[in-house]
Amino acid sequence: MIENFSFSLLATDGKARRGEISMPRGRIRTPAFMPVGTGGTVKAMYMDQVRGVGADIILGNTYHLMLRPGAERVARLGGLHEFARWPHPILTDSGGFQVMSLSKLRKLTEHGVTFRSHIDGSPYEMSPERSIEIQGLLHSDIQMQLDECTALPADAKEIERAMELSLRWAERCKTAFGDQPGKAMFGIVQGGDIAPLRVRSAQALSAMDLKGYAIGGLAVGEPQAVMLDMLDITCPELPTQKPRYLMGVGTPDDILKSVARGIDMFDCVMPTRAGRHGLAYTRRGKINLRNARHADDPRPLDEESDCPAARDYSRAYLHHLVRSQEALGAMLLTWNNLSYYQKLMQHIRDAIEAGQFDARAAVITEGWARGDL
Ligand SMILES: Nc1nc(=O)c2cc3nc(NCCN4CCCCC4)[nH]c3cc2[nH]1
Repeated sequence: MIENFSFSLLATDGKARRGEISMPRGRIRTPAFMPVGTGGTVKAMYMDQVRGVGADIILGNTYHLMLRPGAERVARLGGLHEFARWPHPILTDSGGFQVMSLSKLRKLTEHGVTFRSHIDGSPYEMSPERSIEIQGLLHSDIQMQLDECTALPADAKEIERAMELSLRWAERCKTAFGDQPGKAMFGIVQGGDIAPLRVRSAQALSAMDLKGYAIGGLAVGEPQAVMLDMLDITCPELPTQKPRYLMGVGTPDDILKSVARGIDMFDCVMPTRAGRHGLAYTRRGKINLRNARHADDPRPLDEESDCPAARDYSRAYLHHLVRSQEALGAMLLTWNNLSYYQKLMQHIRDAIEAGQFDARAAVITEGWARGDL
């Protein structure tokens, strides 16, 4: 029985890291991709399938779950793992990002943020303390600090104000979280696209000796090059022996390039959302199954895959399901996409262990360039 939260670095290849997080509910192989389970479900998937494609951990959202079905209700029903029948680790986002991107009439002060639900307009308040309380009620294993993510582009003063507020909120979240050996609370580095602010945020959070560090305020519309530059600036300021989580990222190409800069954990709605919109991720790049060119194509998405959704169904059938808006279309494409993302992560982990990350990353990228054969 694993009592505490621990992170071990098993191998490195340049700045790329192969590690493992051990927690009471299980181990997380890094670099890791976390399927997004916003409302306590990974949309269009059974949790057994999510496990079956190789996910070690999923992401839940404080904002969505506090609005519906309510954090106290989930706690009364045994916590999110019991509620959603996912017994493995869960990381929850703290709600700040979702409040600012989804809710209405929000007002942000030093104390926290007040807002109205995007579902029914009812009023809520979220402070650093309440966010940690909600994540505790959900029985979350890895809890994120409440922060303020600045949308880019923004002026330097605004980015600095939000970064400094987030540091004060990190202290309050650390105090509220207290000492929970089998769980972790991660700080979130802010600072927009301004290098000195990123350094200041990372150094101040490192001094708080937290169990892990997220890099936030990115994947908010900035070019990939800007995001990658911020990783080059931020990662060296974070402790080597702690996990680094890049929030909301990303495409397969984003993930390869971010692993190469020292990132250990990822989450993104891309594979699940794309699946519901008829898009399939494959070793040969993305395929839009809505396109009429697939109407008579008897080939599966990838005959070499061990995922039934990729191996056993013709593109013609998938095209038919997508065009007919059949639920099975979203189910099969989501299954395929999550399987592809987890296989990508396994290739990445193997490549780092073999000391061949750069060479194998290049082969993967060439595969996408080769296009859909
Ligand atoms: N607490 C918190 N802080 C952040 O700075 C943050 C920054 C983030 N940046 C993203 N980007 C999501 C990009 N996503 C790409 C696929 C389509 C939908 C949007 N998600 C984020 C979540 C975040 N959560």
